[in-house]
Amino acid sequence: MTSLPRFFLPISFSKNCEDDEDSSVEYSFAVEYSGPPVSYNIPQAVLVDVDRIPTASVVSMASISSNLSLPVIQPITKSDPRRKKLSKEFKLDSEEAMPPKSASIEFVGISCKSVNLSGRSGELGLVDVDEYMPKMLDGVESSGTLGFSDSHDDSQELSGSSEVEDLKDDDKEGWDLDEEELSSALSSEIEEESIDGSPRANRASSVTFGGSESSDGVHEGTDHVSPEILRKRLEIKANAKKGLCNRCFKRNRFAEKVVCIVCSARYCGNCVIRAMGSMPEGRKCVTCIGFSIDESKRGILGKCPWVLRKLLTDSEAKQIMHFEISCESNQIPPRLVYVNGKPLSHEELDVLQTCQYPPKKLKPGRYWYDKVSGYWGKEGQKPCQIISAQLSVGNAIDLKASNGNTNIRINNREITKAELRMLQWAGIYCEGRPHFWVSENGCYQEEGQKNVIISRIWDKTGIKLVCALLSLPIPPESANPSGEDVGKIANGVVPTYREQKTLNKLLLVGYDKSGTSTIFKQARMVYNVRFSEDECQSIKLRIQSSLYGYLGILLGGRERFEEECLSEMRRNRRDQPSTSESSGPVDEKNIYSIGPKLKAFSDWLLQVMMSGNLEGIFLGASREYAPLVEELWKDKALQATYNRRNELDKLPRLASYFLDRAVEISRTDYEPSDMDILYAEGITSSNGLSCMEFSFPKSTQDNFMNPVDQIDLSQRYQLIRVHANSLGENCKWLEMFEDIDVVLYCVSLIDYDQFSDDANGFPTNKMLESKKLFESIVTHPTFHHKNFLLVLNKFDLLEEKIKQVPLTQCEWFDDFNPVISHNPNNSNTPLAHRAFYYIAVKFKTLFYSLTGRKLYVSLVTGLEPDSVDEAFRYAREILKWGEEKPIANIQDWSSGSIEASSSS
Ligand SMILES: Nc1nc2c(ncn2[C@@H]2O[C@H](COP(=O)(O)OP(=O)(O)OP(=O)(O)O)[C@@H](O)[C@H]2O)c(=O)[nH]1
Ligand SMILES: [Mg+2]
Repeated sequence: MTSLPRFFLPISFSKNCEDDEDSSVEYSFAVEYSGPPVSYNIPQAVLVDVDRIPTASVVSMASISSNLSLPVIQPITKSDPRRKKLSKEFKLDSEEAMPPKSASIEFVGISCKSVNLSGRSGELGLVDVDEYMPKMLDGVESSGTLGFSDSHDDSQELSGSSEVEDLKDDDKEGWDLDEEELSSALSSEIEEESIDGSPRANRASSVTFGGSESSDGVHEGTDHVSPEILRKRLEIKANAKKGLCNRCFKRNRFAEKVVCIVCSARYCGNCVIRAMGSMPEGRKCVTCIGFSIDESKRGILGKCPWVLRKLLTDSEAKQIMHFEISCESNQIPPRLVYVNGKPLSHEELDVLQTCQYPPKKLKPGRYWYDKVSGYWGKEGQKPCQIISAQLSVGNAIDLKASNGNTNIRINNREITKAELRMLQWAGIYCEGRPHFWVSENGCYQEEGQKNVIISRIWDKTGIKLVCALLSLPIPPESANPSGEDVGKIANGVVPTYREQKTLNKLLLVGYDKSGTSTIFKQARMVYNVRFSEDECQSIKLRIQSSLYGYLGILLGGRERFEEECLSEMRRNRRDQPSTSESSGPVDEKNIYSIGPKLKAFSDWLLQVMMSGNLEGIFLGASREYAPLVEELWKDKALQATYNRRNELDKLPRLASYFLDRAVEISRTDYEPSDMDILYAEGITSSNGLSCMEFSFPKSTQDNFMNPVDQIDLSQRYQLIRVHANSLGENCKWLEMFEDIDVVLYCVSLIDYDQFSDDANGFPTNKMLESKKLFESIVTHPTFHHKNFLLVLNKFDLLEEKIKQVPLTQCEWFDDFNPVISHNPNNSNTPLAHRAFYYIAVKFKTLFYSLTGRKLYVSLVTGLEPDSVDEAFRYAREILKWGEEKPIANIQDWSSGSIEASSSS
């Protein structure tokens, strides 16, 4: 007597048998067959020793530890020449993925109960799940175990996909279904058996060994996808490569196609309407309607492609996109969103999505949520957003939710290193492994220190900027980070993890007055990152107070010149005995003398300057002083002093740019131009940190680029400028910049003859100080293996200075001895260029001795936009090269033999 598994029989036969069956066989698949002989080969069923069956059980997703990656087995599909390939893939996948003896099988979205397969021995691995699935569902309900007939070893079971095909060819007569029947059987069956009783959500199903997750815990790709759709996607993938339309199979690589959001089929403009019909659920093939979307396409929901726009009227296109976003089957299946280890219910997902500050771009995946503070992140990762607090979703948070290893807790979660740095930067005392309670508004207190609310984290100066640098979120209500130099941080929230990955970070740092803020501001202008009104206002006040500073310096100079003049006059008088000596008091006035009113203002201004409180007094009070400034500036005494400005040490070179327009600038209605902003001292940040995001506009160079070298112009970059003083002792705050991609170290080329006081008050050469800082940064452990671009700045000033002051003024450059080359190409290399190359080689050699790697160098004049643009494009190139190239032959860099080029 042959024993046939019930689902091996044709559906009709199975149905006929149903009436006669004893209800007690409900959980058995094997029934005795006593009818007439059948015309096809019947699979042999042997009794299986249950104890020898490898342990296989339905594994609930929730029970799988988040970091356990279990292999996935793809279903074997029907015999079809095109599907042979698929079977082979299955074999490979399985061989790689198959655990040695036992495996758990999960039917996602389908519940089965005690499915004991008694198939021909050793043939279970050959089961076409695609085809079994509907029939299995026919006879089973609720969850159960799928047993293996294990008389073969695993390798045998899974070996030879051709065997699969053979068997399937043999057997197909009895239970073959064509693709459409299969699809409809599958969908109707699954609809009936959906896990939560709703026919909508659970059509998609898959067989996995224990279910798999992508590394970030997100269920994407092939998980939870029906075998039907999976198969379709594979076929489609092959066509897509060839640029074929999936309906007319005509090839046109360049014509835009409309992509099905379920199976990824692509249709050309001629076929799309026929293939997708009226699109009641958006861009889906007619046969895909009702199926869940491919999660990787969630980002394009509602974005109407150009082809559809062309084919449809505006309102039709809008309506279809509306359906696409809002129809039920395109919504995230709640069971695929885990919060604190618990899959969400429909209600919980609703709560999450409709709260005031919902997670952005929510996708299926595993997340953690701190209900008290609203911190939200992906399991095992630092927080990526602060959402509404106190939502009733998911389980209680786990201590290790974000995989922190700092021994410091916030609301019972061990925080990550980045968060610890943020707290430290905010000045929060973190010694002694404290546990903090942080409320949704950022108030924090240490556990055990009841009722002592220290302050709000978000009120700390510079905290938002620090969060931006560390890619940590800030509260949604403080979305506008005005007053801090965060350029364009969308909605005040740092971009999502996926976006952060593609954001290249550049750090700009240098010794005092090397020109970092000038380069930063220049970059903002070149890459069109506009200054906000607040920033302009702050720069305006800065320019005005600097102007008073410059005036003060002039007035100090005026006093000195007046004094000198008077002494001269007195000396002259003494030397020339005058007949008029007795004729009354001598007029002691000279060209540098001013009237009593201006003298009073001048004395007061100098006093304020001496007290070092210039900014405090003048910020915002320019209205009162504007008339006096005007009178003062027009006074001939000040003009005479201004003419001798070169003799005033402390007056910066660029002071005359503003002093020339002293009257205009001191007016209340003064609006700084871009040039004024560039020439102004500093940026706007009080803490030495500034940050902006930008991308490169297409340049003419890009047009000529080899397609292989084409650069993604949509790539975003983050430029962070930090003042050396903000790096702390031993540059300890450099730790904050661990995810920097390129460090731009800025050096002022004219520092070689300048001095500043070191920490002990001794004058030291500024170039040597800059070298010292360079060494500290380059050897800092955080920057181990980072790319460095040396920005040799103020070349315009070097050109002037080198003619008057030899480079050898700096002891580090004492062997600069440019030889006159006999090479006609080199003979005209200007001295400034030679000095630049020489300095570049000095730094390159130093860098190599410290790191064994190549230092990139760029020649810059910070006041020239093209020059700054070129340096940043060079940084982009360095990033693109990725892996470091072998060190260039640094010996090529001799001062006399280097060809002119701005970058090396
Ligand atoms: N002529 C000329 N002046 C420059 C150049 N780069 C910067 N400067 C000027 O040099 C001075 C210092 O430049 P900053 O950009 O303020 O330098 P910094 O690195 O921000 O210095 P800190 O104020 O210490 O932070 C400013 O007066 C700038 O205008 C340049 O390439 N050419
Ligand atoms: Mg500056």
